[in-house]
Amino acid sequence: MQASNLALPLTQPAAANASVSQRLPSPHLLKQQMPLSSELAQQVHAHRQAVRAILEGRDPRLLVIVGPCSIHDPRSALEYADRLAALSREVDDKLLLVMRAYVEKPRTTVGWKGLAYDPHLDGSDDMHAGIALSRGLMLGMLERGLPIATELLQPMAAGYFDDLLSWAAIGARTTESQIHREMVSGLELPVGFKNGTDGGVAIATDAMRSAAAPHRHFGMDAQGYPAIIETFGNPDTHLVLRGGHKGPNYDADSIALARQGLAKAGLAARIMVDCSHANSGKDPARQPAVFEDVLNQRLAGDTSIVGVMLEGHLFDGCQALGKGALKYGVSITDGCLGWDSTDALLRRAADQL
Ligand SMILES: O=C[C@H](O)[C@H](O)COP(=O)(O)O
Ligand SMILES: C=C(OP(=O)(O)O)C(=O)O
Repeated sequence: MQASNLALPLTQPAAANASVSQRLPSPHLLKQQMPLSSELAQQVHAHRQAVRAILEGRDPRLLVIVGPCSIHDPRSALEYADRLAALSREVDDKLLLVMRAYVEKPRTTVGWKGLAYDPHLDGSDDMHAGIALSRGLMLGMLERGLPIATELLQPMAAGYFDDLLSWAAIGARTTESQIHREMVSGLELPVGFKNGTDGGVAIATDAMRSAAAPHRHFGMDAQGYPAIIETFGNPDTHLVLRGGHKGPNYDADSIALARQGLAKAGLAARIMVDCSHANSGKDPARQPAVFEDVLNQRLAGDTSIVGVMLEGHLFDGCQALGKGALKYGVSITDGCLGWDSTDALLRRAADQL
């Protein structure tokens, strides 16, 4: 590269089709500005340990990852958190409820990419505000006593939130990515790998084996500098069945097949079923039937089923973004199960377990 190119200002495109950039705070700086108190850090530690105990079969409770497909409105997200925290206090002898605090959305092609990317919901992509708003909301959920979960999509963004999470997902579209597997290898929290969008489990079992191993990879350190990151392997991973292009994979035969895949890969039989996505055909009204089927398998003695995932919001369904005023408490990504149905479903499950 010539010296004249090196001197270009950061926001200046080098050519008509080149990209422009804007600096963001380093993860360390954002964490300093929006710190996790030592009390809440202890809470997160205890919740991570509780998730690990469920994965290892030392805690007989069912792990339930539940909440909005995506968070777009701080007020409705915190109202959801209030309700979930109150329910959790009533059912926590049977269920460990973890709130979905999803602020990054993977898209099949294009679409709104989540609160961390576009917090003003207008395509302005104010990620600076997005990461701060997301972290602030996550802290608010922790203050309500809830463990939280998210999908870690952009490895460079993970450092803004990783201290707050008790569980993370690697999504169906990124489970095959070496970059995500390397990132998980360095995370000190339990992580679920979704099966690939084809519905097969081999990509996820490869991912778990890769993430369990140590790696050295290109990355960004906490101060925001390019760095060689050395990781030590994450033993706390598991499979998440979410269905695929050919249909659902939550039935007993599919789960037996998944168990075989895990055994063949030398991995522990730890399975979570995502009742949404291809397991519900993206019809949120089908989530309770999927949940109940999976619960019955567990009640019939299938201890490999350690958890379930539900996409729920305050109200049923979803709405399109950019088509006028938004309805309060309704998802702007995938359709969700409303609170009343979610509450009833989880209470029934707690009674049955
Ligand atoms: O969970 C959310 C969606 O299923 C995922 O982000 C893909 O969405 P899309 O197919 O609408 O882009
Ligand atoms: C995007 C999600 O899931 P998947 O990766 O299974 O599509 C999600 O859980 O929000």
